Amino acid sequence: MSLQKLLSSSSRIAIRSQLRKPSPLIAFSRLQSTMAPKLKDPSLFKQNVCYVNGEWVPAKSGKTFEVHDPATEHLIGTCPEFDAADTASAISHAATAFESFRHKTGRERSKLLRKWYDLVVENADDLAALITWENGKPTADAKGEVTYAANFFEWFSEEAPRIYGDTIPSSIPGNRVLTIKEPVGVCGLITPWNFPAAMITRKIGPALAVGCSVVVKAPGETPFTPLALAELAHRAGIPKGVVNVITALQNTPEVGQELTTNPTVRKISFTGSTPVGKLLMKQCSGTLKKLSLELGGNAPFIVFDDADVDIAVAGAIASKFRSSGQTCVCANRIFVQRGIYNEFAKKFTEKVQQFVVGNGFEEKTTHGPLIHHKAVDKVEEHVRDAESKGAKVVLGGKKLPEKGPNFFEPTVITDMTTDMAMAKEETFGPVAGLFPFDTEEEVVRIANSTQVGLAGYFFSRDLERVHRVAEHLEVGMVGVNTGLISDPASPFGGVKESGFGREGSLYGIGEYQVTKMVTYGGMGKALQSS
Ligand SMILES: NC(=O)c1ccc[n+]([C@@H]2O[C@H](COP(=O)([O-])OP(=O)(O)OC[C@H]3O[C@@H](n4cnc5c(N)ncnc54)[C@H](O)[C@@H]3O)[C@@H](O)[C@H]2O)c1
Ligand SMILES: O=CCCC(=O)O
Repeated sequence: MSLQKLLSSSSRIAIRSQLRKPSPLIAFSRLQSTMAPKLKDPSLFKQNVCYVNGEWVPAKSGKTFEVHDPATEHLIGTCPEFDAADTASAISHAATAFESFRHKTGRERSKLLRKWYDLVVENADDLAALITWENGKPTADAKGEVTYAANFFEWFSEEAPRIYGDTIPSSIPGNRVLTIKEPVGVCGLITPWNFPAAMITRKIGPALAVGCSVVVKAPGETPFTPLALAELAHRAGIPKGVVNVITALQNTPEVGQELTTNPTVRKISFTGSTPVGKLLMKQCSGTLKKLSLELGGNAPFIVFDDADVDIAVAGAIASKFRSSGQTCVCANRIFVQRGIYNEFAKKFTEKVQQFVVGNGFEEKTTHGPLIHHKAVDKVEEHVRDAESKGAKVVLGGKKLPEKGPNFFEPTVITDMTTDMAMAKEETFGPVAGLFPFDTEEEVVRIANSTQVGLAGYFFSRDLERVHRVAEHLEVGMVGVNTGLISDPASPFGGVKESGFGREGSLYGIGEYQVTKMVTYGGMGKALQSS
């Protein structure tokens, strides 16, 4: 069957996602303009095809799934519903490509990544438009994400030529020991929808820098940005089969099963929720793959009496409401010491009142919709739970159906207590709960009383306290007097059930390497006199 025919038949059997199934409010939203962005380069918008072995291919079954704009629930387009066999084929092409790509020099790989970086920067407006369209975040945030995403390519293009082994003094006379850092092999990369570009480039950058090939399973909610990145990889001249981007929605578990059990895949790097991370780890055990897991958090954000309250308020706003609260490092529990609690709550609420909620394409919008109605329902449940246990909703607290089906008011709640759902799990939405506390010992104990440990933040001007608290927080990343910690130069990752492995920075490189030790015997003899 010709590709053309396959594509048209595939659209007929499109599978609608349960999660993104339009809510009853769709009737309302259809009255709105579609707000489909006009791309400068429309060929970046790839429908019904995935990128495998340097070619654009549909699912062999011809099945597709629909992707909807979270702001309006209008249809954006359709994508291939890859299955296990399609995935196995992508893995096999990645394995073939690996055999030659691994032998390129670091400098050659660096130039390829740099070229890809340049193309991402050149096409930043279109990539940002795709992000806003399928994820909902405002244009300014989407542009910020594109810069962040591109910077991982830049950072790792600079690391690629500087991959060194060690020379090690042996304990055995006459032996000489060295190590070679080798690429681990074919990598399966699985990422979520909240950063459709950056979560992927943060993994592909180091993988390619060291000489691995990859099969990326793009998130079903936001596949078009990853597919546009694949088109730019093609234009950058990344050799065929080195980068493969595949899509699935209903078939996600079977694609995940194939990636985690196929013996050719030597590494899985996953960003997403803790329950899915645990499942993938179990599935990987059969073939003992190298693993990086970047999982959920429940970030404490602590403001001590000795902090600069205005700086702490600005930090809390930036941390809590980034991407409408849908960031793994978002402040989830805001603890404020009793002496400044009222002042902080007042100033914080005043700032939140200034937010403009709306479609991400509208210029004035500061905060967009949530990703889907399940996310909105969870946020509402957390607010109602807090209210029912005695907390006070001082701002917001309700869905915003007049804006669209997936909007929720930016919300501030005071008098939070640790028995509330928001204290125990990620809300992943625009709701800030303020917990009062009395002592440093008490707040650090409560902050640590969770099974996850991704990011933690605190504000204080006492140098001794700064060191003490940073050392006692059980998290992988600490922000002191700042609410924004993400940077390609910094190691990103968690402890406890937030996972393991580090992304970005020099440490990100090691996640995609294996260390080979070589011992030379019979060395170290005296110089020959003849
Ligand atoms: N630590 C980090 O760096 C980080 C970054 C972003 C998001 N997150 C976390 O991600 C979560 C939000 O994303 P989500 O709700 O989409 O998470 P999720 O775990 O449901 O999904 C993440 C990705 O995994 C895929 N997936 C789901 N089930 C799978 C399976 N059985 N096999 C293979 N792939 C599967 C999804 O399609 C998606 O692409 C939050 O918990 C957030 O904290 C963590
Ligand atoms: O959502 C988690 C990742 C966001 C970030 O890298 O700052």
